[in-house]
Amino acid sequence: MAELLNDAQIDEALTRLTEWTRDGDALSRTITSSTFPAAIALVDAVAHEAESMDHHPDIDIRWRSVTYTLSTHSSGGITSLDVVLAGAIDRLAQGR
Ligand SMILES: C[C@H](O)[C@H](O)[C@H]1CNC2=NC(N)=NC(=O)C2=N1
Repeated sequence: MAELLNDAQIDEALTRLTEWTRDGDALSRTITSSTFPAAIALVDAVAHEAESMDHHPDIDIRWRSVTYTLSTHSSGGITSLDVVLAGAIDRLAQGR
């Protein structure tokens, strides 16, 4: 099981993940795309990345704004898996 990060480690990660906020046991970011299909295309790209990591975000889709919420359920909080997935989502969002 992945190890939980402590508060200092999470704060340090957030200095690099500037679009993300901590909400208790999770990291979250809302990404607004130009159109609904573009938002769904990003969700699809994130789905493939998540599947390859075997680490899956909670996803809330509201028209063209999508909130990604990352937490390691099996560990009960934020782990390095969430930090890595957040960085991957940032990279996927950048190219579109
Ligand atoms: C069996 C499988 O590895 C687990 O169910 C994985 C799948 N994806 C997961 N995703 C997230 N975010 N947290 C988990 O604990 C988790 N567990």
